[in-house]
Amino acid sequence: MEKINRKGLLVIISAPSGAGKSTLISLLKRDFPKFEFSISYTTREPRVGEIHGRDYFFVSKKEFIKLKKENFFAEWAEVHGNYYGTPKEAVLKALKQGKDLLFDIDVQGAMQIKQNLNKGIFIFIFPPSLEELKRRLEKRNTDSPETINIRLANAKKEIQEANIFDYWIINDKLEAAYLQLKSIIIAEKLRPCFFPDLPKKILEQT
Ligand SMILES: Nc1nc2c(ncn2[C@@H]2O[C@H](COP(=O)(O)OP(=O)(O)O)[C@@H](O)[C@H]2O)c(=O)[nH]1
Ligand SMILES: Nc1ncnc2c1ncn2[C@@H]1O[C@H](COP(=O)(O)OP(=O)(O)O)[C@@H](O)[C@H]1O
Repeated sequence: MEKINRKGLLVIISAPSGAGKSTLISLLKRDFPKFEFSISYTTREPRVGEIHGRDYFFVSKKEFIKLKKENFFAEWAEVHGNYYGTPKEAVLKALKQGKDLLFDIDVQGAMQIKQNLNKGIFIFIFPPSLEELKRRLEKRNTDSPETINIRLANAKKEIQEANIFDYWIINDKLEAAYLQLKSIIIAEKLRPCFFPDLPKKILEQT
């Protein structure tokens, strides 16, 4: 059958810091290699092992504010004391090419995408408890105790914003959480709106 015209899926994943977004997204990238991942700009310092242009575009606060003034971002927010933003160009390009695009952004950013683009599927990942969240942040050992406290305080606020999301997953046992996430993606990709000319193609098929 000749190529079927399809639209791109925007998948927005948010969660409190330490809940397991990056872990779950790395599994999605493994199983859905055609997914594009929206690489954000941030003023946060790189963590050990993070690569500029792969994990984030790491920029100065001055550079970030300049980009913001140039209307460079599809959305941006101050999160845990650093700036983060999604480059508009990448979103428009993926939408135009019918590519699936994955976002790892905070609840403020998710709200902006929902309002500005009025499309996308919004998935919120809960930790099983704040106690477990603290344990995971400490075990991950990527942030100072002060930063962990800031992130834990923000987690309470972020959890209260979860109502704007379409799907909720509790990341307790990783395998179970990932199975739920994968099932959501597969089901959403089967929605008719992503294959508008399928009926015509089937009827033309000899
Ligand atoms: N609004 C917005 N939030 C972002 C963006 N990129 C990352 N974030 C969020 O910023 C928060 C902190 O991310 P990070 O510093 O990588 O820490 P992590 O949550 O522990 O992985 C997380 O909630 C991310 O989802 C972005 O482009 N826009
Ligand atoms: N279901 C889980 N059970 C136990 N530990 C987990 C689980 N999911 C993630 N982790 C661990 O918790 C820490 C935070 O996960 P991470 O994916 O970095 O979270 P986020 O990207 O939301 O900040 C990491 O050390 C990760 O290995």
